[in-house]
Amino acid sequence: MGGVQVRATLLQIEVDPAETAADRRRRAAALVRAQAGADLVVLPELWPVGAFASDDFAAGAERLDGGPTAEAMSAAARDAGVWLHAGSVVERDPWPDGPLYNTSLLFAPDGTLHTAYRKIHRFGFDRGEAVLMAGGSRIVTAALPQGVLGLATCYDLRFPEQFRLLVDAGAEMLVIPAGWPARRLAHWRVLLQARAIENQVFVLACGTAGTHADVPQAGHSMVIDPWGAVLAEAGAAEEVLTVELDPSRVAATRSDFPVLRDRVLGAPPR
Ligand SMILES: NC(=O)CCC(=O)C(=O)O
Repeated sequence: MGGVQVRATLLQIEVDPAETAADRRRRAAALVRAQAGADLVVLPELWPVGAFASDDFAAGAERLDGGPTAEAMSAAARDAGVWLHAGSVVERDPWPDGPLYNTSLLFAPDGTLHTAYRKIHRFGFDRGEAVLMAGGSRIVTAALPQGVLGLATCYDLRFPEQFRLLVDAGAEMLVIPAGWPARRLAHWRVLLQARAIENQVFVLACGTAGTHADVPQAGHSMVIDPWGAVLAEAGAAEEVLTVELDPSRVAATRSDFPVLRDRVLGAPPR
């Protein structure tokens, strides 16, 4: 039996070093405003600077309270009247000389910052984000009227234990902004489907298009249902991907095929 439909739109924006962050912010804000009528709009990881543009992280760092991306996305969410997962920004906290974090921002339809999530797993091994940023330590969910979101970012995708904790915290839709490289597109697709299947959740994963810091981006933003079926998938170029999803599919899938009930290792007490 079908329930209320949720309209979700992923904005797979191109990150091009020839465009300034200010211009890209204006363009992203206009794209968000054009989505009035959607329930949830999602942007990718670190789209103001570029997820691999680590030389620009310090100069592009922002505060969550009054920073240029937070201000622009708050206004755009309010004008469109949508829940906006604004992807992530380079956050510096405390301002002006604290550590950097890769922080995702979720705005409510009235423009207030509802939830922030600091990426837990930092990518780069001994370089880039892994050495320039501090990691978050909190599992973050957000209860929306349309369902409970579980927040994770890009490289987190490779750590399934984080997603189990999100499911234990009630997540029904995983929202994963990313700046995933084209050369590992095959991993992206398999890992996203695996996270959806093993946790019986919707996955909404929004990547970037274009090439920055000499790293061609995969694009291929995806929306996957709790059975692992791909509901929508973008190509490699900039694209607006809209899908209608039925949140009641989470409970229905878990009841029809109750694998989560059979967990033995690390399962919460029943
Ligand atoms: N921005 C990232 O976290 C990139 C992750 C990545 O390239 C990978 O896991 O592969």
